[in-house]
Amino acid sequence: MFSYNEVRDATSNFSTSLKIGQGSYGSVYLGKLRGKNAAIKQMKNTKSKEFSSELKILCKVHSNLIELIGYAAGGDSLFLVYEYAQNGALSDHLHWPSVKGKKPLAWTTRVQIALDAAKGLEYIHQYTKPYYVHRDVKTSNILLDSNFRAKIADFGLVKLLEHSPEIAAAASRIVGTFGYLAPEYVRDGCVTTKSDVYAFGVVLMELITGQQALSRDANPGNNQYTEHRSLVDYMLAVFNDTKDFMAKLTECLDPNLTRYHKDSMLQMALLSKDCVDENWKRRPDMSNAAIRLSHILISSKEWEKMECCHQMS
Ligand SMILES: Nc1ncnc2c1ncn2[C@@H]1O[C@H](COP(=O)(O)OP(=O)(O)OP(=O)(O)O)[C@@H](O)[C@H]1O
Repeated sequence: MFSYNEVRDATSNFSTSLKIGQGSYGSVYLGKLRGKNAAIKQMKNTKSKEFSSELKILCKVHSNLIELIGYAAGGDSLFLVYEYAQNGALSDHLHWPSVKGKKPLAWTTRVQIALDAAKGLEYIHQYTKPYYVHRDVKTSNILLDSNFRAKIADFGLVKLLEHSPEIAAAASRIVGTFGYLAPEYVRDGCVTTKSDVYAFGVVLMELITGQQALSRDANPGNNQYTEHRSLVDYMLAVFNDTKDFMAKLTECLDPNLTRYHKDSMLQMALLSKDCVDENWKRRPDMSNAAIRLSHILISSKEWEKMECCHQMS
C-alpha cells in the first residue's frame, strides 16, 4: 500500500511530461516509487467492482502477467501501481511503428510475444482456482518489458468462472473492445475462456499483418472514411481462397516484416484461424495454443540461426 503523497510526488504532481498512456479509466504515469520505476494508473470515479476484480487477479503472480506492486487512494481517485513495462504496449509497435518512434518487430520476436501472451492467458484460464476470463485481450493490453517479453495487463473487466473454464457464465452487460469480441458473446452474452481465445486469434492476425482489429479505409472519392473493416473478416476471406491461399496470405503480411520464416508464418496464420472459429467449442484452449506456438518458436529460431550463418558466410 502506498500513500497518496508518495504517488503524487513520484509523478511530480501528475505531470503531463510523465504521462505514458491513456485508457478508458484514466491516465497512466511513469514514476519512481521506493527506488523502482513503476506505472501508476489513475482511476477517477472508479466503481469499486472494477477495482476489486483487478486486485483479485493481480494477487496471482506469473511472469506473463503484469505485476501489481500496490495501490493508493486519494482525492477522487484510486491508483494502481504496476511493474513498469519499458517497451510499452504491443499495439504501438505494430500499428504505425515509425509514427510512434518504434522499430518494427522481427518475426521471431513476434512469435515469442504470442507465446508469452498465450502462457499468461493459459495461467488465468486453467491454473488459478477459480478460473478467470480476461474479457479485454487486445494488443494494447499486451505490454512488453525491456527484453520484448510480453505480459498480459489490464484485468479491470476480468470475470470469474465458478465451475470450469468451459461452462459459460452469463455477462450482465457486453464489455470489451470492438474487433475482438467473440460472436457468441455479442449474440448471447455467453462468457467462456474461449471468448479470450477468439480475441487472442485477432492478436495473432495483428502480429502477422500489422493491421488493427478494426480499421477504417479512406474513401478516395470524397476523402472520408468508409465503414470499419474487421481484420477477422478480411483474414477469413484470405483463408477461404483455397485456390491461391499462400499468395493471398503473403500479400497481406505486415510490409514492415521484411524477413520471416514462411512455414512458421503459415502455422501461426492457421492457429489464428482456429482461434476465431465461429463455433467456440471448436477453438483450441490456451494450453493447446501455447504448445503450437512453442513448436512455431523452435522452428523460427532455427530459421533465424540459419539466416545468421548465411549472412556471415
Ligand atoms: N505497466 C505499464 N508499463 C508501461 N506502460 C503501461 C503500463 N500500463 C499501461 N501502460 C501504457 O498506458 C496505456 C493505457 O493503459 P490502460 O490500461 O489504462 O488502457 P488501455 O488498455 O490502452 O485502454 P482501455 O482502458 O480503453 O482498455 C497502455 O496502452 C500503455 O501504453
